[in-house]
Amino acid sequence: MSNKTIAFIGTGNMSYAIIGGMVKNGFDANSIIATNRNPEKLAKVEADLGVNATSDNLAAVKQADIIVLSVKPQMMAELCQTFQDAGIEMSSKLFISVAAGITVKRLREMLGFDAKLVRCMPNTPSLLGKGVSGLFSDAISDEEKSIVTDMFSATGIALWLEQESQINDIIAVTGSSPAYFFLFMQSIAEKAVNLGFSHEQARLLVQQTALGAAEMAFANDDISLEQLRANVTSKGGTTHAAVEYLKSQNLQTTVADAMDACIARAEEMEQQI
Ligand SMILES: NC(=O)C1=CN([C@@H]2O[C@H](COP(=O)(O)OP(=O)(O)OC[C@H]3O[C@@H](n4cnc5c(N)ncnc54)[C@H](O)[C@@H]3O)[C@@H](O)[C@H]2O)C=CC1
Ligand SMILES: O=C(O)[C@@H]1CCC=N1
Repeated sequence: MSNKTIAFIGTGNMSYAIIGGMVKNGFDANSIIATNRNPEKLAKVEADLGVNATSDNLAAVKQADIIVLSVKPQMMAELCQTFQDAGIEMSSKLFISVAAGITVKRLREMLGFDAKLVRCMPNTPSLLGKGVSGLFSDAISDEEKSIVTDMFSATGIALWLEQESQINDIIAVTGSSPAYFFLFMQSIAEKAVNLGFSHEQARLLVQQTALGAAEMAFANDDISLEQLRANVTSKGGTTHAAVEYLKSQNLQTTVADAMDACIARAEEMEQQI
């Protein structure tokens, strides 16, 4: 592990998950600073994860070697301006932005100099070490790349991308997609309640089945997803009836269209922010 000091600026849902994954997988909590302007969130991150928590962004940035920018995209410009206004020497620091919809070029404009910068697109299962992080940089050293790889490998799979535009693609594939799975699970659970199961039972049944299906895919990664689905589907049976209905409602096209909407929104944000 690196001996760098890492500051997370704006530690909300996403950075909490990244820090949690890092700390559980061997990163020293003492080398991590988490900031938030919300005292309750700060207290939680400190109590749960044992990192140094502060509301003082500028002190954190001054102290850190690596700065993870993790406020909402719409708040990024205002945040970066405060670093500039404080006249902090930032040229030797490595910045990592997890924000959707802000390009490297725009982030450098916000920071006001030609910063060493990585764009990262993580997802919230990082907290359990089961995340995926897409990474892109146009200019960092091999040593810095290796440190960033270590950070995000501690939270799951770290995948370096060749083109910046692939960050928008991976938002659709992994950054936003936990929400698609949760929506699917929610739909099954709501119907289960409708059928007479209690809320607790419905939740338990759906999460166990989702976990089982994901673990089946992992345990049989030589078998196509289509085949795994076919293995549940008896000819003329019940699953067949359900799957044929989903297909008749264009589930696959709907999912593809949803992912296109996700990418289009990221591109639109790149124009607006
Ligand atoms: N939530 C997710 O699944 C993912 C989020 N992202 C990106 O992560 C970033 C953060 O998203 P979330 O964690 O979901 O949002 P969030 O709202 O949970 O976290 C942002 C936190 O920043 C704090 N904050 C805002 N301005 C601040 C300031 N000036 N100084 C200190 N703290 C400040 C807020 O109090 C908030 O707790 C976004 O840019 C988003 O695009 C990327 C991938 C996945
Ligand atoms: O919804 C968003 O914009 C962020 C980026 C990926 C997941 N959450």
